[in-house]
Amino acid sequence: MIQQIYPTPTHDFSYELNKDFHFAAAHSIPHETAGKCQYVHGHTYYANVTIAGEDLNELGFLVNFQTIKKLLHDRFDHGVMNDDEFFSEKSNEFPSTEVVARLMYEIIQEYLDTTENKPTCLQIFLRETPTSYVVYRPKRGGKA
Ligand SMILES: Nc1nc2c(c(=O)[nH]1)N=C([C@H](O)[C@H](O)COP(=O)(O)OP(=O)(O)OP(=O)(O)O)CN2
Ligand SMILES: [Zn+2]
Repeated sequence: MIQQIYPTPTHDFSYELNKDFHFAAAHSIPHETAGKCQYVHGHTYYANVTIAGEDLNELGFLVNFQTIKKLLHDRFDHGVMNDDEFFSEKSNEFPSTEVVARLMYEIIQEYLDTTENKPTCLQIFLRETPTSYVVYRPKRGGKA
């Protein structure tokens, strides 16, 4: 939810940036034990992406806020999660909030790795309903 207080990852980086955005998408969890979630239904997802680093780029940005939104919003908004290339190619992965949060991290970090100042995505907060959300934090292998 935009303007809510998010859980904070601990880190020692000098800069931390957060980007909020929301998108509408449909999904299903196509497994017989998923109850009503096995049927296609929709959500307005609220996401918060946390990125940190030591170095800024030539614009004085850790990363452009607009790029973060574009990479994720353009991919998922008004789509069916199950039809996304990631889920189409992997029959053993379903678009749960947990897996979508991890996928969002992977999309963002892949982009950040191409930038000159190479910031790090520390956390994805993904709210699926007013009462349900997931926080994904990648393992950082002991880095700051
Ligand atoms: N660990 C997870 N559990 C569930 C997921 C999920 O992604 N990860 N997803 C669902 C459903 O997709 C559903 O959309 C959300 O479930 P729920 O929180 O039960 O939604 P409600 O609005 O019905 O919640 P109430 O608090 O009971 O109103 C289910 N589980
Ligand atoms: Zn759902």
